[in-house]
Amino acid sequence: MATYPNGLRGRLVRPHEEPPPGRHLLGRIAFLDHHRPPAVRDGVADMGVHLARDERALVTEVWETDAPPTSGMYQDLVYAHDGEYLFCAGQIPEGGSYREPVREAYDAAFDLISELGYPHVIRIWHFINDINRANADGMEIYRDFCLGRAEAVDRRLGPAGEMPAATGIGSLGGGISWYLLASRSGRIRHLENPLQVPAPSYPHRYGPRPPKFARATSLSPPGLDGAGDVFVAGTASILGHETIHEGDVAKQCDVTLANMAKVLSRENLLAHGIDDGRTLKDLRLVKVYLRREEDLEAVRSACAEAFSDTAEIVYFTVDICRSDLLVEIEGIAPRAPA
Ligand SMILES: C=C(O[C@@H]1C=C(C(=O)O)C=C[C@H]1O)C(=O)O
Repeated sequence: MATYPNGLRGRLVRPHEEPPPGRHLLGRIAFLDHHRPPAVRDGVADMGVHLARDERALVTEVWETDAPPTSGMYQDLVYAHDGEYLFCAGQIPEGGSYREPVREAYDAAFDLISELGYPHVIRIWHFINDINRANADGMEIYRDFCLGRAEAVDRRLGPAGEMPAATGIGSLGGGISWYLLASRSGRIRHLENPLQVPAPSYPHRYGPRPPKFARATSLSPPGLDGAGDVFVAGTASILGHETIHEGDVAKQCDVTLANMAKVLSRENLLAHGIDDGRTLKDLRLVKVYLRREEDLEAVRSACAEAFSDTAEIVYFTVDICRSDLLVEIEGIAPRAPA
């Protein structure tokens, strides 16, 4: 039995793979060639995200913990919690405008988090169909989404409210699918990247309200001064607030990897008061998103060189939040086992 419940771990598995003995499934996200609404399935909080173009790309992300979870539905959200961690997932149906439904979905999640008592949000993922297309009012869907999210966050946390590492990426259908992880007692610290303007401070040219997320979030057990598990947000070829190397996927990849390395670096962790440091070789559960299928080999070879041989890496061909971005990467650098 683990003494501190830092037994949260994400893994990529084949569909229907069971957790190892003594471990329990807190949540399951299946990346499919269609979407599947959030529900409790076979006792597990489950959702399917339309991210795979064909059967070869099917993969399932599971979140396992040490304690048996309780699962259920709250409004349209499916959730499960084990006393230390909460997993929650929802889908917003396709529609002409997302501002209001995103606000409502975030409201429901904030309510659930406070009712169940998991105040520290660790990580959020959003998969947004037609992310670069215009909504019914002519606003880009990503901007429309950011507007609803910013309003919900302002209302709950105030304008300076801090949000965790996130991903806001395209999908192939199903409106907006999203999920989050939160903790009860773990220590959460949100990290920025000195090479990038914090996303909540992006200028107005990127939309009426900025994206609210941190570049990374660290989760440590109480009493541990080090970084714990570091969840790195979806990262792209952005320096300052500007996209760099438009049209050149190899160079975009380099800048993306350099951004991730910078966030994880000892220098950056120390600047955030954390006596620790990580490198790209520590990253696990790496998800790579590329806009154009034809860039796969170039991106794959850059990633093979940058990441550890033992890292799980998956590739999805989807649109990215800015139409000039060709690649985006995220990952998790877990703390060394005690
Ligand atoms: C790539 C960027 O943003 C993307 C959008 C996010 C969001 O809106 O939640 C989070 C990370 C990335 O997936 C960026 O702005 O650097």
